[in-house]
Amino acid sequence: MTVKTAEYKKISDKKDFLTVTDVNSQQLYQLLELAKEIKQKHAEGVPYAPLRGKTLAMIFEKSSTRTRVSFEVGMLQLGGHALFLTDRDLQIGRGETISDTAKVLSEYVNGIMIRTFEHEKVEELAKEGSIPVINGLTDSVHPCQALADLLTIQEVKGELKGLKLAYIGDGNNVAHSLLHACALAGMDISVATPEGYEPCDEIVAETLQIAAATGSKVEIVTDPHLAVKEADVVYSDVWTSMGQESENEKRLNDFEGFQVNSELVKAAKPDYLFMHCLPAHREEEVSTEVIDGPNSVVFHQAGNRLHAQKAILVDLLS
Ligand SMILES: NCCC[C@H](N)C(=O)O
Ligand SMILES: NC(=O)OP(=O)(O)O
Repeated sequence: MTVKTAEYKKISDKKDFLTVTDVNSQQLYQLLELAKEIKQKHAEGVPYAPLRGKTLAMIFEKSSTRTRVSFEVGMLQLGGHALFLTDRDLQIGRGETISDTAKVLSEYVNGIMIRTFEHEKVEELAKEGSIPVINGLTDSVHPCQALADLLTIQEVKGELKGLKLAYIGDGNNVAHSLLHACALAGMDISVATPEGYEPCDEIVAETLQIAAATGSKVEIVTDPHLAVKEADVVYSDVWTSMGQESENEKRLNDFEGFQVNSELVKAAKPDYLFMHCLPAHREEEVSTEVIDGPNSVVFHQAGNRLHAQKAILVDLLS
């Protein structure tokens, strides 16, 4: 399944990458191969600049360290250029419509990466503009993260199919994209959340449909010990996502017992990987001992945002 960058053939048949399900299983594995190939080229210092002269507009309506820096550096390494824009800089912040913004940006740049609140906004931007739109996180999903996560698991474990990922915490954007990604990759996924914080029904239904074809087992439970049992990967994310800050105190109470710590991971396989999309709150969703311990791959995972996204950029913009 090697994708030779020299004789590049587009992988995705969509204009945009708004959710992991914008690609099918085969395309997902091809994107991972492409990411590895581009990563290897970069490590060896082989010049590779398929996006020379291309510009990516990056719109951020929420904070970011990894997404902002990895997309900007990724564009630069691929020979292109990125513009960092916030709603304070753009007229969107003063009421210009998404539709008009999409049409105007389509006149200037070759692609848009956006991080915002409502997923519908990203869909509208993609529908109204003529250029590719990449989702850098919405309240609903975080597809670039999940692609980088699969790349990391594949690099460390050598395979994806048949492995079990346990996600412990909030049934949020990261959980949603992991559900999609694991099902497409043929991995088993068990999500443990407190009652009332389950992943959304629509995403679970989509996941089950994909899983029926790929053979993944999908489990949504309220017992973290059950989810972690025999897991190859234990994953956590913050309990309070961006935009939910007013719920922080209630969430701290509601998520008691959902911390990934040395006691919980005893049920996982001895060579389990600990993953977290970061930023992390040590001693809340994860103990310091686990996130800074020998099974943690969180910085390798963060690094792979760059390589996974370069594959998406090459596929959609070149
Ligand atoms: N950096 C990724 C943050 C993910 C988190 N669920 C949030 O939406 O804030
Ligand atoms: N994981 C992630 O998306 O990080 P940032 O919020 O820093 O971009």
